[in-house]
Amino acid sequence: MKILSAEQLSEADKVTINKQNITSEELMERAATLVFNEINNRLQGAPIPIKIFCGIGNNGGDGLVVARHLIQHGYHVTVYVVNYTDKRSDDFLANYEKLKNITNDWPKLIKDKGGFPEINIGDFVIDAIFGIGLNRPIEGWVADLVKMINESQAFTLSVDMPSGLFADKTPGRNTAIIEANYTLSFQSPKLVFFLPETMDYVGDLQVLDIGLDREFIGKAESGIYLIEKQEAISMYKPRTNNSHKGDYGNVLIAGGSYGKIGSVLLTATAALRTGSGLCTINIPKCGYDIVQTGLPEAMVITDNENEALSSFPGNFNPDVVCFGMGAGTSSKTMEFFNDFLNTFKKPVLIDADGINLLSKNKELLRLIPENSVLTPHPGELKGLIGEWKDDFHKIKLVKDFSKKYKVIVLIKGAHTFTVEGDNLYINNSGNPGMATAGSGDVLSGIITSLMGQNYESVNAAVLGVYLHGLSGDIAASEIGYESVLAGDIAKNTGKAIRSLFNREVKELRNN
Ligand SMILES: NC(=O)C1=CN([C@@H]2O[C@H](COP(=O)(O)OP(=O)(O)OC[C@H]3O[C@@H](n4cnc5c(N)ncnc54)[C@H](OP(=O)(O)O)[C@@H]3O)[C@@H](O)[C@H]2O)[C@@H](O)CC1
Ligand SMILES: [K+]
Repeated sequence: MKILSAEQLSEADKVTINKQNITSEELMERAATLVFNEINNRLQGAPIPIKIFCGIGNNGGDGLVVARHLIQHGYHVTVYVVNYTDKRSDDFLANYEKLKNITNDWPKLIKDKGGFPEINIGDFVIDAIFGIGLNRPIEGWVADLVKMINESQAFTLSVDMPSGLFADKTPGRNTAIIEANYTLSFQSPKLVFFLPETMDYVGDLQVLDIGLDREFIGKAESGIYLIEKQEAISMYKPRTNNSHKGDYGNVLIAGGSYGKIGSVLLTATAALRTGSGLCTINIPKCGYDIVQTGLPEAMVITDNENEALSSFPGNFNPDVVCFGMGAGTSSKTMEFFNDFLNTFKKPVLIDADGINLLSKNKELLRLIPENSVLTPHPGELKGLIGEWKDDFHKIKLVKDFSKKYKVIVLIKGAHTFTVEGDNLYINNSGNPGMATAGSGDVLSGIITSLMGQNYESVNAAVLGVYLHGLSGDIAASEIGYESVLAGDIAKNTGKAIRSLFNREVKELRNN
């Protein structure tokens, strides 16, 4: 799904009104009625106190429409107009009149702290104070009201966006922002919903298709995409019956050092579980027995050194090489890396200590083959691009880096971003159980495997991150967040792929 900016959404609003020959009030009615439907489906007529806080712009107008429908359906509703100015929007005013016509219980105007109502933990709060029109931080008594709503701990549902969040930039420190439990957002999720600094304000997210003009959305240049099941399916390449292991890639996984051989095993397991035809592991001698015992399906090339890699096996020509996990950053391994980058010219995947070695010797960056994938965790990323001021600055630095070296870079997090030049792919699978040792090693194996199976590097990264998250979701649903081991994520990649097509084991047997 494409993620649009606030500016694009406002433009889409205008185009839609024009092309569908409707009024903006009708579009508001359509959008807010969908919000009402969602609430009604969940509350099923429950007689709980509903307190709706409406701003005076169109977000507030949405709140008034929702209020009207809830009242007409017999809910216990109190409407508050957060009257921070008298510059009310036309559609707000139209809906204000409509609301007055159906109830004697007119909206209560809040003009200062004296007008704050009591909010109890059992109330259901609807936040329709600000949406995409917010253009400066919330201040004064409105900020106090936002804090009071947050402190009440009442279940809070935000319309379009939690009030106080900007769609396309970082809020300042300590600004007032609604901490929503649930956000019903119109047409397109907003970029800030997925960033580490702002995602917690959103709660559970649902995007409502309010029927904005498809052609406009299709053509809008956003460069930001949310990756979900549909996108994963469109990237997946099915196997053909008439194929053999040579068709699915020969991958080389190089890494490991004394005490960290397990990392390579995890990566190689993930690569094979994601479908690699052949997998060779390049490790220092000390890992030989461990790897051959742990993963008999893989072949092994040992280094001359016992405890760390020191020279790249140049007489071997795999389809793709993945380097770095558990490798350490000794001078011997730096020699290996140098040797490797001077020898191997197809796209590679560089992870963990491979990234650390790049940070130690930035001259090597120029040697990385075009379309390679770099998978740093946040600490490793800092080594590559330096400190960032906020999430948007981080994205800019990574885009610049990606363009300069023509590589694909991951920004790992609860929503991992894959950055290719100016394009951002935001992953929407995965769960907190995946914050566990070795999880990144598994991800590298999955992506490397897809690269070896002839996926374009960017697709390998985007689909790989998605499948990694989905495998983690399957593992967590079976054994719980706390118990997920990296190996469980690797083990479930097959189920993850199968689940894209909703296939159960039985169905597969019949195919
Ligand atoms: N896109 C679509 O297709 C559809 C969009 N719809 C809805 O419209 C919403 C956007 O509505 P909107 O543009 O009226 O903006 P909104 O967020 O209500 O507030 C703007 C007002 O706040 C003011 N203001 C700003 N910052 C402030 C501050 N810190 N402190 C105080 N004031 C501040 C600003 O005035 P200013 O003072 O800057 O002149 C302005 O008066 C959108 O989120 C969605 O809910 C749907 O109805 C239908 C389809
Ligand atoms: K809102």
